Formats: sequence, structure tokens, C-alpha cells
Amino acid sequence: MTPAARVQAAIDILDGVIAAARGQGASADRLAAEWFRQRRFVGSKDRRAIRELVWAAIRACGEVPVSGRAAVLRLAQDDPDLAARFDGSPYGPAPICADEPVALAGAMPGWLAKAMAASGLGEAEQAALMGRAPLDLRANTLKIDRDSLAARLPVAAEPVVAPHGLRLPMGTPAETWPEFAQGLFEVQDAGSQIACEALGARPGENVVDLCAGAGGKTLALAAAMHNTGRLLACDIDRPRLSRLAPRAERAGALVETRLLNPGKETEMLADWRGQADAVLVDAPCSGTGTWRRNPEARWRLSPSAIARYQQMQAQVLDVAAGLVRPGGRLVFITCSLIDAEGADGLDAFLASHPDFTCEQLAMPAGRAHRGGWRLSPYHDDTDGFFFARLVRL
Ligand SMILES: C[S@@+](CC[C@H](N)C(=O)[O-])C[C@H]1O[C@@H](n2cnc3c(N)ncnc32)[C@H](O)[C@@H]1O
Repeated sequence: MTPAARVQAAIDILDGVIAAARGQGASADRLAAEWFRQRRFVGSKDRRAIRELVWAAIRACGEVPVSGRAAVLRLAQDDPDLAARFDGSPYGPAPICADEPVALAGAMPGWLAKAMAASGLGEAEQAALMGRAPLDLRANTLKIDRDSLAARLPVAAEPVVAPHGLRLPMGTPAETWPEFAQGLFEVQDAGSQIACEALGARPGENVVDLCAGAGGKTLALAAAMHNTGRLLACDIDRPRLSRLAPRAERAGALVETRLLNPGKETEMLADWRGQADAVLVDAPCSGTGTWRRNPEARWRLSPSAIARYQQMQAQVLDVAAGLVRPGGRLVFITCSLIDAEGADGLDAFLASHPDFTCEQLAMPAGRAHRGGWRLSPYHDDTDGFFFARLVRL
């Protein structure tokens, strides 16, 4: 492909991404993969260049751009080489007109920037959400310790702040390695690992991971518990929860799973009522803390979506509260950095559950934030999280 044809390809993919963001359609990743699947003649160098341009344009535009061309023109304004590709050559983009629309630069839509600022995150914090996420691993201590794992990996791995974490160069195909197939590690952001540590799950305990999804955090809990006691992983999403069993098998982790019916969670967990030593609530949220991985997600959010997540968070916290034994722990996690989905929810929970109190945390990275703890890409180079540990009196 000519350099100009690559630019036009990126514009075409971006048009699809923008339409999907407006209509809550497929993710940018899926759309790009589909675009390439239909054009098998596009070589790997071209693919890489096109992808880089697509994601650079997504990162550069805070609001949803009017078109793919307007998004790439945003980048071209600061990049004369890119602007020169708009030369009208065959398969390339038409020359730039003086008065055509150019997308606005920015980290995120204005209403989200305001919500972030009100949650104590200034411009530098907001801009860091558009950076590139590192590739972190968690050594599976059911099978190996961090140092022994690092020595076996085919590329240098740096320890990270999470006690069992290692960091690899971005783009490392870690999941193709035999060490992955052998269950020696999981790919897991260091922030996610630290949030799990907040539960302090111990060997022999009865632990519930209420919103387990495909079990990223469940597997870390199983390792912390040395596969002793009972660990129950629940979710309302069958496809997600069904991905947990093969992962647990690879990791050698002992986990029970239970698929819950929405609205019937308490009933379906009646046998665990007041029995759990610790409950993890990795609540459904907007994922504003994970935009480094899927930056187009910020084009899909709306204030009403945030309000719906808040309701879901209150509901899962309520279910979780009923499972905790007196003296037991409850950890509330969201991978969002806006207080509506973190500290505000924590306050509301404490107001309606006087039998719970918030415990002070001291974690290896991050900082205290309104009764809980915050990790952010800017401050910690992890995904963004809010979490809090509560104890039932
Ligand atoms: C942030 S994700 C969990 C990610 C997972 N813990 C991990 O570490 O990979 C939130 C999960 O909550 C689940 N969920 C939503 N409402 C729920 C409910 N009422 N009860 C249990 N799980 C729920 C969603 O299906 C989703 O899988």
C-alpha cells in the first residue's frame, strides 16, 4: 500500500468506529479486525501503520469527531508529513480544503472532563488516560514465585509495585508462551492486582467474588488463599463466567462458580448469608480508568449510562453486604475515576448500612481518596481504580 492509501484506510476504519460509538455498536478493536479480515491482501507492516494511525486519531479527539477524515485531519494539523499524504493520489485521501471540519483536540468529552475535575483529577491526570497501557503479568504463586518466573521469561521483565507483578515491553505476545499455557502467570494490570490485595484473602477463609466476570481477580484470590478454604465466583453473565473454568484449570486454582439471575442474587446466595469472611465486589462500571486500553469507550458514555452504573453498584453492594459475617470484610472496587462511581457510592452505602465501617488502607501504590484508595495512570502507571475496604461490625 502507498502511504496515502494507508491514511485512507485509517479514515475508513475510523468512520466505522465513529458510527459504532454513536449507535453503541462493535468496539474499535473488532471493527478494525473485521476490516482487515475482509482485506487479506493488506500486509503486516501496512496493518501496523493503519492501526497506529486509527488509535492515534481516537486518542487525539476528546469529543466524537464528525468523520474519520476530520479525526485524521486533527493529527495532520500537527504533523506536516501526514498532511502531505492528503495528495489526491489513487486510493489516497483527497487534498485538504481550507474550510473543511477538523475534530477538536482533547482528552475526553467536556462533561466527563468536568466530572473528572470535580473528582480531583486535573488536566495532567486526564491527559494520562490517553497514554499507552503497559503489559503487566501476575506470577501465579500456586505454581511459581515472581523471581523464578522472571528468570524463565524470554524477555527482561521488571518487577512492578504489585507484590507478584512483572512488567514486559508493550506488545509482547506473552499469551503465546509455554509459561502461559502452563499457568505460571496471568496477564493482569498491576492496579488490578493491588485492588485484589485490599481484600487480604487468607488461606482457609470463605471468600466470595460476587462480580467475577471471567475470573481475573478470582484467580489472584485463589493464589492468596493457597487453594484452601472456599472460594465462590459469581456473575450474572453466563458467557463471561464460563470463561473462568478453563482459566482456573490452567492456573491450578480451586474455584466454585455460581451463575446468578439478575434480581435473584440474594435468594440464590441464601446458603452464604452472613457466612463470608470476605466478599469482593468488582462492580460493573463505566471503565473510565481503563481508557488507555480502549480509548474510544469515552465516546460511548453518557450521564444516563453513569447513573445506571451507579444503581448497579448500589445493588451489588447491597447483595454483598448480606453475605459478610460479623467481623468480615467487603471490598468495593470500580475501575472508574469519577467519584459518582466510587467515593459517592461508598458514602451512600455507609449511610444505608450502619453495621459497616470503612477501614484505612495502606497499599504499595496509589493514594487515599475520600475513605477509599485511588490508583491512576498518571500517579501510578496502572489502570485507574477506586477501592475501599469495609468491615462488618
Ligand atoms: C468489572 S466486571 C468484573 C471483572 C472481573 N472481576 C475481573 O477481574 O476480570 C463487572 C462484572 O459484574 C457483573 N455483574 C453485573 N451485575 C451483577 C450482579 N447483579 N450480580 C453479579 N455480577 C454482576 C458483570 O457481568 C461483569 O462481569
